Amino acid sequence: MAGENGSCTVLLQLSENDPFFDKKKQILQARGFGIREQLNLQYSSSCPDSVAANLEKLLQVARIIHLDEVELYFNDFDGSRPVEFCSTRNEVEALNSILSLINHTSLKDQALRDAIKDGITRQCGEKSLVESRVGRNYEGLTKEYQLVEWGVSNGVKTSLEIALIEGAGRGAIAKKDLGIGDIALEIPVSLIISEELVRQSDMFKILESIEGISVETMMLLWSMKERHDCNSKFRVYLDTLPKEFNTGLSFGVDAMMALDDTTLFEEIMQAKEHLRVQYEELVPALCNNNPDTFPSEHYTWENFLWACELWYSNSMKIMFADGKLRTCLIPIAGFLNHSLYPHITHYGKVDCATNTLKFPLLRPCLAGEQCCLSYGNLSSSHLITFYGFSPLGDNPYDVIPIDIDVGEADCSNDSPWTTHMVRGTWFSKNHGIFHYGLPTPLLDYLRKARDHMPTTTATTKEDMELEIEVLEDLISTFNSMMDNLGDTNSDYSEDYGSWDVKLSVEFKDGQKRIISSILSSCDDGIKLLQTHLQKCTS
Ligand SMILES: C[S@@+](CC[C@H](N)C(=O)[O-])C[C@H]1O[C@@H](n2cnc3c(N)ncnc32)[C@H](O)[C@@H]1O
Repeated sequence: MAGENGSCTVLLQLSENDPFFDKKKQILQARGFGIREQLNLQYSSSCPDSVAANLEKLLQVARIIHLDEVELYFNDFDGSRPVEFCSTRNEVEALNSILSLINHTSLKDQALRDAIKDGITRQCGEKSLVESRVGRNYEGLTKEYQLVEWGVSNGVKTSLEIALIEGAGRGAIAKKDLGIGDIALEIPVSLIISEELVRQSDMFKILESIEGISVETMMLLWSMKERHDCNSKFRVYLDTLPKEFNTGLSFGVDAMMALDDTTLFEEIMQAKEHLRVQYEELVPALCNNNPDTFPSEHYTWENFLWACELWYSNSMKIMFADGKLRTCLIPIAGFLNHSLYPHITHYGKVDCATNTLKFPLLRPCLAGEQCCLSYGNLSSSHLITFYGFSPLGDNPYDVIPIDIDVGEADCSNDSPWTTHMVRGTWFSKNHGIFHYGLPTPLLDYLRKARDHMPTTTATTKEDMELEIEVLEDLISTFNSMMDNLGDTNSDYSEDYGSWDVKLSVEFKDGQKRIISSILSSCDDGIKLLQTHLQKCTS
């Protein structure tokens, strides 16, 4: 909305559908903001102070609105202190949301826009280096080029080209410098593989009569047959799909043994068991009763697993013009790899005006740089199980869920957290007394179990002694977790050549690194408390 003297108002709003609505509302209110915050922006006329003031005001609210579960759990938002930088993801999302709001106003404040864009570029500048190890090789990508040509002749617009990326198979790199807001890729809805195709196929009549079958399972069964159909409309796309996917669901015995006593072992076992049961209950009977539509040679367990891996690792959830969310395969977009510092995160909604799916950039991507998506805020264990890789860099979503037994004690408190978790304490900014780099909801839960809630202002001798007990309990829990993970992975060193054992060993090393950071933080915390205790007593 435009105002006098080039000023304007923008509206920042916390959605009522936000899964953390109450928590975020509380954080906003503690800082004097409402869930609908209308902010008046003065035209800054390039005055740096005024630009910074406008931006800070907007960022305060936008950061809170864009917090995710892990950020809410691991950051302290106590008191009325302004919310500072929480994570690169949060900062880039917040800045982009502000830019998009301002772009919808008539505010002619280029200085403010430039400051936002600079902020985004600064956030991601050093992070891009993590990705810069990518090697490029343009040979042997004939099928991929044919797919892009087919796409372009059917309405795809792209500023990306397909290349081989070291350690990640194929990926997409920018053909030219792309800026914030540029559309890297645009795919017409007619090229998206969605449930419409199974509905139009002859197998639909049979499948819809099966009680409780989901459209996702129907799509999976459709893709198992379509893969072998020479006349498929999507032949050029199907020809680019790997023969093997190499996700956690295909881990061999050695890799599973290397994972013993990790959460990933459980995750893979459960996922595979679930799929096996689903296959046995559904597929053999389907083939026996309808051999023409479901030829048994296409519907083996191996082919079923291949289709599951295809859909888990390559599908995207898309909101169509009718407002329905559908799980889809998207030719060409399926070449985009995942990054912890993605260029693209908002790609899930069909643009009704063009009937296309657009992939706009949140941050710049220079010519020749790999352009990455976010597959979601996923832990390495999820990424290994369903995608078959562990991302480069420190993953803030690598959390270890913990189930701490505090006996009979009543730990119910006002905390919105019913489950607890830890992650590498190197992510924490607060290693001081009462924090120790550990998550406050977990510490509070353990304190509550001891009927102890210290305040940061009163640090009595009893407070300190109970804090030491809490940290000692954590040390005992994490020491046994560390012991269970074993000493060394040298047993597997000869097997490092195999992709799955390598992933297992890397995962286990990552878990040990997290646990060891927690143990050191607890040790440091105890030392800190003992020093304070000595001061108290003397
Ligand atoms: C949607 S596909 C992306 C294209 C894929 N690289 C290919 O060659 O077909 C997802 C798969 O790409 C690989 N991938 C994606 N992001 C990756 C990353 N950051 N590091 C390593 N592999 C990655 C994994 O194999 C994953 O299952």
